[in-house]
Amino acid sequence: MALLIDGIGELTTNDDELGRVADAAVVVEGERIAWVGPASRAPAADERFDAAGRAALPGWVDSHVHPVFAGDRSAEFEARMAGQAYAAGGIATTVDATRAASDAELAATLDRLADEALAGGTTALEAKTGYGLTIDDEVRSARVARGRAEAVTFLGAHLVPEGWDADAYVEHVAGPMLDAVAPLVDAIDVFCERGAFDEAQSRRVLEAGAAKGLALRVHGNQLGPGPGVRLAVELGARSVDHVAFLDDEEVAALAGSWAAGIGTVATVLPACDLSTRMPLAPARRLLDAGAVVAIATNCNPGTSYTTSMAFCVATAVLQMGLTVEEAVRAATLGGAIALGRDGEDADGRPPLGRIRPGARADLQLLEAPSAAHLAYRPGVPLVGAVWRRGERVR
Ligand SMILES: N=CN[C@@H](CCC(=O)O)C(=O)O
Ligand SMILES: [Zn+2]
Repeated sequence: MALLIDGIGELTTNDDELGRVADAAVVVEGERIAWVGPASRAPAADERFDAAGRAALPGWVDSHVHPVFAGDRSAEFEARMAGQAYAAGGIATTVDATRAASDAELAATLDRLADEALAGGTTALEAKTGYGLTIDDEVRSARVARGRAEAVTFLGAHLVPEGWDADAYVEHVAGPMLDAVAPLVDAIDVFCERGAFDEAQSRRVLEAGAAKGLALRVHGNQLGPGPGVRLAVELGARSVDHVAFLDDEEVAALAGSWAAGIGTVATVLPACDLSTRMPLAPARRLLDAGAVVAIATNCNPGTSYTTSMAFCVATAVLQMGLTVEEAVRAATLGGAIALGRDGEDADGRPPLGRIRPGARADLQLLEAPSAAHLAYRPGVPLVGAVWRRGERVR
């Protein structure tokens, strides 16, 4: 069964050869894109959807999400907006609530957030553990995440839980906790920051994860300068996320990491920067230097309680100095690269983040003639239709 979507006024493909196509059409067969080009040359199909001049682009790939949690931290947010600084310790509030919640409650929250994200055009979502911080609670967080997320990341090293010595906890995370969680996850992450884990502790956790064959991610340089970016590049992490405080050498190291092929994506989290009243990450500087940038929501109850990639894209354009095309690319293909899903993977899963033959048929149609409206009309819900794996889901 082939579906022809034609009458697309402006199609963003993220494909270097196809580029942006005006008056475009896309043919979808099963879960993949079968054909892309000018509508006038589109092949026949079994079904037809008329986009009526609207803009289409790949579904958002949200590569940094903490959706497995319980509880609410709106009081902490309100206090912050009244002048209190954000501190890593707030994570403990969510850890208590998460441990007390049932698996069904955690799954219901994840479903609610993933549905909300999908309605906003997000067709692939990463999910981190990290609010359990015991072997049992991290294992069940990973199980819940697997039910819904595209990729699952183990974040046992999110915070040293109460009652633990920091180094002893690091050994626990890198040892028995990792042994239990590794079969359920794709990647390992660490919060490398003052108040969380230092360089040596972060290195220990990441090297243990790498030895299990997991991809590496780092929360780095969020609240101030620190070793996170350097460590991520040195260890060949897929991404280092937050990157708000960067010196020129760190920017150059991120850009240089791509010289040998696969490098470390700099993932910026604009909604988090705003929600914590921190400086916006220097996405413009990163792109100018030649780094690969992703934009993600960092949806979590502490620092960034939004699933809206459109909000993040609008902020990246209006306040971080990206062009619309750069921001859209970072929020789609950038996320796919950060997840290691920009090409066909070892399990034969189709690539994400591009609209071209062979890619997974994840598309969003805007109630607007061009993607520029994402920033031109900030805050307006523009998503008119969404296809995921070739299926209309909105
Ligand atoms: N920075 C560390 N972890 C989360 C915050 C989690 C929380 O405050 O609950 C983040 O990415 O911002
Ligand atoms: Zn995070």
